[in-house]
Amino acid sequence: MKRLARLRSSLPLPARRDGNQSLALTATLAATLRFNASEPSAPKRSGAVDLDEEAALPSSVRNRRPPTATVKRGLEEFDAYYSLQQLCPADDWRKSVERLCLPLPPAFRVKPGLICRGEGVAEEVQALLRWLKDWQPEEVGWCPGAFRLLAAGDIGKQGRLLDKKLNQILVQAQRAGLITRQETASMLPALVLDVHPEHLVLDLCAAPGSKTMQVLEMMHGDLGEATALPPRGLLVANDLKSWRLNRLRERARRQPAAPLLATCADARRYPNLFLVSTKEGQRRGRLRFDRVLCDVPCSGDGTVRKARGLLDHWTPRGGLAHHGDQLAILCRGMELLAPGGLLTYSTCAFNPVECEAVVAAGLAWAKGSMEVVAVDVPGLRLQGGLTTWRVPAPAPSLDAPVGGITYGSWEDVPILDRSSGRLRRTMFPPAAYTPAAKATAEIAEQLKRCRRLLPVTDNGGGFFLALLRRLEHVDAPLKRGDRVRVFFNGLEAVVRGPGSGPFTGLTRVTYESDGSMYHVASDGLERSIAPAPAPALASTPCAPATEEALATPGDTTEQGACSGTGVAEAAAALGEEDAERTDAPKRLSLPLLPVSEEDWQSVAVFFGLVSDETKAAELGVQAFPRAALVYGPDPGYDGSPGSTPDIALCLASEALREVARAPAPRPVLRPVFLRPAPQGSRAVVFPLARQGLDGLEAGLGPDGCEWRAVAEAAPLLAKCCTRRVVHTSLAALRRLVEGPKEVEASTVGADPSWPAGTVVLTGRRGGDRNSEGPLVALLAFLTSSGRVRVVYQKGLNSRLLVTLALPSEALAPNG
Ligand SMILES: C[S@@+](CC[C@H](N)C(=O)[O-])C[C@H]1O[C@@H](n2cnc3c(N)ncnc32)[C@H](O)[C@@H]1O
Repeated sequence: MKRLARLRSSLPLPARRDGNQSLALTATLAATLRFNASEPSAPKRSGAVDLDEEAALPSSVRNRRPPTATVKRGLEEFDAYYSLQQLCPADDWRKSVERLCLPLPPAFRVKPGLICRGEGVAEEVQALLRWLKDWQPEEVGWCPGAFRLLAAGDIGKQGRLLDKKLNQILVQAQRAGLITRQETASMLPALVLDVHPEHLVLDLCAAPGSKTMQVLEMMHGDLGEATALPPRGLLVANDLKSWRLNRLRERARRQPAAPLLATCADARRYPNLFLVSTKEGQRRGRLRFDRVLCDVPCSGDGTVRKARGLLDHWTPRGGLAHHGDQLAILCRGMELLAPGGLLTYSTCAFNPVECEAVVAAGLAWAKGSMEVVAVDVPGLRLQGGLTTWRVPAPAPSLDAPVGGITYGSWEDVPILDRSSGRLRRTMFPPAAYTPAAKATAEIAEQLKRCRRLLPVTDNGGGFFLALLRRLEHVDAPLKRGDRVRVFFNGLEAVVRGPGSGPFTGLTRVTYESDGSMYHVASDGLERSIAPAPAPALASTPCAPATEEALATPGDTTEQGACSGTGVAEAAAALGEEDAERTDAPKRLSLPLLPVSEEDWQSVAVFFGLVSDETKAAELGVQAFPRAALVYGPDPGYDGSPGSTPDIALCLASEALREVARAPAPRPVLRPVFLRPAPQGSRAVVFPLARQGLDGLEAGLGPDGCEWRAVAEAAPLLAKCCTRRVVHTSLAALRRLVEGPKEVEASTVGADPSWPAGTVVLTGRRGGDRNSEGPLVALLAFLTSSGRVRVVYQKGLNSRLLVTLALPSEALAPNG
């Protein structure tokens, strides 16, 4: 210790914002001791070798590491390492650590349609909050419609609530579509992205889908409840892991999802998506997104309140392994962003190596084409980003102080650690890879605009967020595959790579017109952001968008049939090839096929749907978005051998209908109507919703129409149908869901003389069909003997749905 004290007085240690942090100081000094020893002028530390010497050593010696049995882990290590990083004033950090040891209060957002502007939340939500009062619900001031439960008790190892009753209420309320459970910190990225219904949005690491669902709600916005129209934009939810993506798809079934497309690909090299359109003047070619979310995989030490036990094994080195992937994902996200577009980079980790270091390296890579936007969330105190930080040594050491050995710059790293392959220059503050002092200072300035959320300020978890904007007129360096315009002749070309040999310093391009190749000076090229001409697409939209599209890594999608109409043609066009592939039914046919006139007439006549707005207004209903109706896949169909998929008609947004190619697209669309496939038929290739249709599967007779409406479509049909809608009171609906399974049609006001088949039952508070109260809509089946039976959504307690919508005096918790 004496030696440390002497060194302390002689070394230029970084100025600390706090006074006394002995653990951190110990670590700093010990680290300084170590890297000083590696400086060229200093005598070589015992065991330290230079690169040449090291290469000569046998690999058994080169790779030797101290035994891990003695490695320090846990809270003390965590506290010391982050005290050293000075993420915030010492007092805030101390309080944050205290909070991190407490269980995380569960939080949820209520559906946007249930937040009444200026009047708090709708009555259903007030009823839910009264049910939850024992668990002390508290409004999260900075996020509209968000609540957390302060007295929810402890959390199990898997992050599950141990209070079973509370768990059950939250699960049911979520299934009923009233709320979405989400950690408060995780609500930040979507909140600051300012998503609009017409935006093209890409969520690169989306599963299990908390932020995707939030964005989806924002895209549907008020539209979702107030009108039947789906939003125009596109939301691509991607994840590397197919099983995690399934959880996202399951969640998406609880809400309108017209713009949602799930894809399964590596975000580090996410392939270009292509749009196709047969109509003149519409978007075509390679797709750039208005909004991109990079919620990257990380060490996750900001979630220790939920992931109980994570701290027991915590070491400072947890973040090192993620840095490379995080940077690659951020760079790909920036490439896919349209000029003027916004991107969020977020982690639920505290470690600067996974946070500021990645943003700094991303900014350097983008060469001035991106800027960090300072985020201000009214009502929430966020910590500014760091400009300097320390990087942990890649391997544990027996003599390391608490908090581990850390380095402040690349120069400080001993050769042995440099050659370990686990440290990269980009993990360090930007001076390690941008020697120009001006560039370093500019990046540091931008890093201050990053934001860190600490448990002390929000009673949630730890979170890091950077909001980046792609500058309108500045572009990243040209790369292979980029489209460019050649200045001197104005022709479009594609970049093939840097020139070599006598052409070193030039850029090799291929002209689109004739495929000829030339070398051009880089300053004679302009990045082409105009949509790519796609002559082949206009005439035969099912052809590959470009040669490049075919070569896209990871893209194994078959081209769907685009000509012809109707299910049979589509089935025939998809043909033998799909039938031979075992996973074929899980794939989505792109572009999605519009519903044929014959099938549209079939549902329109039976339910009295009109697509013309004027006519609909005359009839007092909303126009049905017929143009958005496509043959879609079944999110629940598992493609098991021997089972025959059914056919579904689903709503798809305009932009989703234009997507021509995507990597391994998964079905997410929610069916509105379905038609069971004839048993034993091979003609039908479109899978369809089987789950969620308990009532239908229970053996109800066929509709007068060959298509059946699905239970989840009840709210949409209630707005658009001119036939087969019964307006009744909430009390009558409640009697129906609580009472006997079947009742006389007249008891709910249905006409028993109607042909058998689906009817839509609606109720508003007070029983007045024109009142302003929220509408509850349920699907029921009218039998030929004049009785009515409710068709339930799978997993949804309709009783809860109706009960929540009832006036407060009628409410009684029933678990
Ligand atoms: C922090 S989680 C995302 C959480 C999600 N955004 C949410 O809000 O529910 C990170 C996700 O990245 C995925 N992932 C990991 N490596 C990936 C890669 N190379 N490409 C795409 N996704 C990846 C993981 O499977 C994981 O689901």
